[in-house]
Amino acid sequence: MIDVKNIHKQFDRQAILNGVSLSVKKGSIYGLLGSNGAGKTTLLNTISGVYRQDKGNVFIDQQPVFENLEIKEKMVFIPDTLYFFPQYTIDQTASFYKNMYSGWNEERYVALREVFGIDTSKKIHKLSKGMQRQVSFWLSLSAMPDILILDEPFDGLDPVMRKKIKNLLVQDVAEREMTIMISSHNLREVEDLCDHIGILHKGNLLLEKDIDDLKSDVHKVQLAFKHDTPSSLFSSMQLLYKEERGSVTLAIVRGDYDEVTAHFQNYDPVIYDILPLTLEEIFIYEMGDAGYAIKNILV
Ligand SMILES: Nc1ncnc2c1ncn2[C@@H]1O[C@H](COP(=O)(O)OP(=O)(O)OP(=O)(O)O)[C@@H](O)[C@H]1O
Repeated sequence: MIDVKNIHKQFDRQAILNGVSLSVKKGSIYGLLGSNGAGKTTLLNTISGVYRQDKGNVFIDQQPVFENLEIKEKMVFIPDTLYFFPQYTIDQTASFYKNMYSGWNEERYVALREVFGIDTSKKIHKLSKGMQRQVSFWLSLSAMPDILILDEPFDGLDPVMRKKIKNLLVQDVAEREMTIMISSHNLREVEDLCDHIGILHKGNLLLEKDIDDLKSDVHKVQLAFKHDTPSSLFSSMQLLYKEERGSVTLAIVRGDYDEVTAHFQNYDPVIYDILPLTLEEIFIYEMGDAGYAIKNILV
């Protein structure tokens, strides 16, 4: 659905994006992670056709995005800094959206009043920052976009509202295969939502992964033996990390769950546990040296 091919973008002769390529499948939720200044906003602006790339291509449904009205009608971008027309009420802004987006669903707009509970005759610029964010989701979801691009979308929302909005997003993905791209500098904030994660660092995509694959492929094991730890214990394993805690060895290995278990059981350990790994740990250990670079992004 979204195909980004070798995008380059400069500002003031400084390279901000250095050949970024990624793809997002229809009906999936892609989390774009990166520290401050990594280029996330620039990339999202380019994907949504606000910026024109210097080099490379952005395709949505095989069509170039820039100045493509047909595509833009199917896509909503909620930027990190919101903009609303001064003096407009929620209802007046909804009328504007209605004219802009052919998929506008009035019933949904009315139904979502229950969720957000904000008086629609209120002028948006007089609402609190968090309430303005709620309005941006309210209007965007009522426009029934095929693609929703979200730049740091949960800033300023309280935990209850975050949860409600995440539920609405997941519902749209499940029911009508909406595709979402969401940027954040905090993995924990988006890990329950995304099925794919990409990490952007200094204008380069360091890695792109399917979350289920990641979780099923990397394991933290705790082992102890009656006598010395066998020297060949990890020789045929993809070992990502190892630590000795007294007589207990803690290791992070990559491989199929059953094969990993069978391998270690062969050595007849007195203690053998497979412990849950957080996504954050997986990223750090998977990335090896680059893990240090992304550590700050993830915490
Ligand atoms: N319009 C612009 N003109 C000049 N430089 C810009 C412009 N927009 C972004 N930049 C520069 O591009 C770099 C990347 O900025 P960008 O906003 O894309 O990063 P980000 O990953 O979204 O960061 P943050 O998490 O802080 O929002 C920064 O160095 C920024 O100063």
